[in-house]
Order: sequence, then C-alpha cells, then structure tokens
Amino acid sequence: MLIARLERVGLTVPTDVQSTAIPTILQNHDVVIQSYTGSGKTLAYLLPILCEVGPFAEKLSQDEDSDKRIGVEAVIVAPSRELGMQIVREFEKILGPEDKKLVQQLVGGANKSRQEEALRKNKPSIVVGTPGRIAEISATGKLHTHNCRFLVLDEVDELLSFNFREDMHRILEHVGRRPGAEPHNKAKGPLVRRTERRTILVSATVPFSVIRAASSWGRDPVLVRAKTVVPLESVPAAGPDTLSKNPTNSSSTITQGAADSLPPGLKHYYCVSKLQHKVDSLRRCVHALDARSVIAFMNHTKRLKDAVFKLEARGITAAELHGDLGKLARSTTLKKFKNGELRVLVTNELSARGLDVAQCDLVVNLDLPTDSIHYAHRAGRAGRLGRKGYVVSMCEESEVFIMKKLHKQLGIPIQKCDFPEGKLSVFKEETIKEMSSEATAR
Ligand SMILES: Nc1ncnc2c1ncn2[C@@H]1O[C@H](COP(=O)(O)OP(=O)(O)OP(=O)(O)O)[C@@H](O)[C@H]1O
Repeated sequence: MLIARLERVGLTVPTDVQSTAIPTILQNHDVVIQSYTGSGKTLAYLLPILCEVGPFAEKLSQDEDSDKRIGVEAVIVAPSRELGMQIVREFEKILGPEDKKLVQQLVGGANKSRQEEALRKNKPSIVVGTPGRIAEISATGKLHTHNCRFLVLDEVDELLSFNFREDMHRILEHVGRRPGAEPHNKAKGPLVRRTERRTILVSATVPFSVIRAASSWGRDPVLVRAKTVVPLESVPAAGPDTLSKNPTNSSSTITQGAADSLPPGLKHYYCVSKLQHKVDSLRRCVHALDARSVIAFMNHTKRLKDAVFKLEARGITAAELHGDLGKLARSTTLKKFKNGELRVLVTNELSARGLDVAQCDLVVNLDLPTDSIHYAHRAGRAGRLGRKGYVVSMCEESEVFIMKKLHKQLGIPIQKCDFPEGKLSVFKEETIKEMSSEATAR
C-alpha cells in the first residue's frame, strides 16, 4: 500500500540514510539521524511513522486499536514555520487528498484558534509544528499526546538552543506520557514513564550536545548515519568540531562539527570584496555562474531590504525572507522563489535550516556565518539530493582568515575566486601556509 503510494508520487529508490534509518526505527529504536543536507532525512522518519500511523499502518491488535482513537500518535517539532509547513506538505503529498486531514500544522504565526478547532474537529493522528505553538496548545489541554508513539525533533541542534529551552522541556515531558504517570524521576532512570514513545532526533550536524540529549531522552538510542548504525554510547565525548576520522568505520569518532554534513556535489569558493561592493560582487557572481536559483545569506535583517533594492535596480528579480515579515508575505515569497519567479532570495539564518528548494544552484554568504555548523546548513540549501551547486562567500580582506578556519574545520577546499568580465576565475590553489602568511602579513 505505502510502497504503491510512494511509486505514484515518484519515490522509488530510497536514499542511503533512508535505507538505514527506516528499518532501524521500525525495530523500535530511539535514533539520532545524521546525514548531510538534502540527503532525504525527512522521509527517513516520515515513512516509518506512516508504516504505523494512518491509512497505511498494519492493522493493530484490538486493544491497541481502541487506544489508537485517543489523541495524537506522532509529534514532529521543527525550529521554523517554513520548515514545519514543508514537512506537512511532505506528509500530505504521500497521504493524498483523502487522508491529508490526518496531519495538522501547529506552527507559530498561524491562527491559534483555527488550529485548536481543527484539532477538535479532525482529531489528527500527526501534528507538525514549532516548539512555542505546540507547547502553548498542549498547556491549554487541547492537544492530547499521552498516546504518542513518535516524537521527532527535526534540526535538533537548533531546537536545543536557549530560546526553545522552556517549550522543548514541556514537549519532552508530556509527549508520550500517560496521564497520572509519575513525573520524570532521574533516580529511576530516564525511561520509567515512557514505555513505547520512540524519540527521533534529526540533523545534518550533530554536536555533542545532541548526543548527550539523546542519551537522556531516549532508551538505548542509536546513531544512524548514511550507511551505518552505531550505539550512541560508543560515541566518545569530544569538542564541537571534532572531525570524523573515517565515517564508514563505525568505531570512528563521529563528526560532531560539520565536516560530513555537506552534500558531495557542492563547490566552495570565497571572493574578496569590500563591504559596499558585496551586492555588486553577488550580481557578477550570479551572471558568471549563470545561476538560476540563488539564496543569499546576510546576518542582519535590516540590510536585507537594501540588498534586494540594489539587485532589483540591476535587473535581478529578488526578494527578502525573514522573521519580521508576516506569514502571508513569507509564504508568497517562498512560493515565488520555488516556482522561479524570483532569481535571488535574500534571507537570514531563519531560512538556513531545512529549507528545501530542489533547484537552488548557488548559495552566497553576503555576510559570513558564525561557525562551521551554520556554514554547513546554509551551504546545504544547494546541492539537494546530490545535485551540483556552488557556495560563494563574499568576505573582506580582513575576514580571509575566517575562510581558512572554515576550510580547516570542514575539511573541504574553499578556493579564492573572482568574476572578471563575467567569468568565474579561480586563483591557483592557495595552501594553508600561503593563506596564513597572508593573514599574518596584514
Ligand atoms: N528517495 C527519494 N527519492 C527522490 N527524492 C527524494 C527522496 N528522498 C527525499 N527526496 C527529496 O529530496 C529533497 C531533500 O530531502 P530533505 O529535505 O528531506 O533533505 P534533508 O536531508 O532533510 O535536508 P536538510 O538537512 O537540509 O534538512 C526533498 O525535495 C525530498 O522530497
């Protein structure tokens, strides 16, 4: 049934991470799924859920069946409303129009009373949302998750950040916990109250904070990477940027930084440009690479509008996407970008995580990311599902040392380039020594 439906929507060959994660989750494991951006992690958890929840589920035994009617059975948490809605659309694509009411979005910014009304009326088995809204509706008692069998935290390292702490605590405490069960008592170990909830943590980057969280939230969780499954306790504690030795060898230290979170089809460059010329360098870069679908990242929302204005003034269709925009403006802009009406989307960190625009062929850092993890998530907007793509970072002379650091932490070549006469020109391979002597000479 499910396989037939997948074939109908053009999903016939599983990606590596799906081939590894799906059976592991169906064997009742708690899992951490780590695989590079655009490798199909969403379906890696969505498909096992649909094997057990909804129209494609194997028939449950009588008592489980009666339980089935009470409340939500899967909760998926995402750090942004765009990613939340993207996951909902993936569910709806597979469920089809007749069953799409089985999944309900609970993202921030949408109308809360309409969401509560839909929960009451449709009695969805699956909810997908952002931490604040899920926690808020759960606190009103209108979201019944005690029967929940799956809790998915997508972009989990982002969800661990401070601003989600309180909401995530509530979600972890309530989802899959039977009413009246004794409160979480560490002394009795992390699992005394959750019997069958499977906790699935997902990200392209898995810093040690995620490993630690998984061990306390799950029951003997395993780490699923593209082709390997290792017990989590075999992962030694390490700093945030430990690079993997040999990813295929299960005893190696895992990458807790970002080295193997980058898609293989990407080429990475940096271009030295003065701050006031960066947008013009972006324009020359877009033309030189003949990029059709470009995502440009900036660190300060205030400056996005100015960049869009300059691009439009030079005849490049562009728009800004950030959290200060209203819900409608954000979804309209995203739709226009995805259907090719816009050539450049100028955005900030909000859109870095998880945004899936299959045709994105160029990512430009108009402002440099703060670290290798942020670099990886931004870069991973291009090269989706093994496609080719470029990542070009615009940096001032004084920031070149940051590119050297990223090159080292990520273990990837990031070559210096420029765009004279509308062509990409790559400087000869600058070794680390040359780069560092350049850096010290300044
Ligand atoms: N088996 C498959 N066959 C064909 N297309 C697939 C398959 N699995 C996923 N896709 C498509 O590949 C794209 C990327 O998938 P997805 O967004 O799940 O990647 P991801 O690993 O979650 O990326 P990120 O780390 O950026 O969130 C999506 O458009 C998805 O529909």
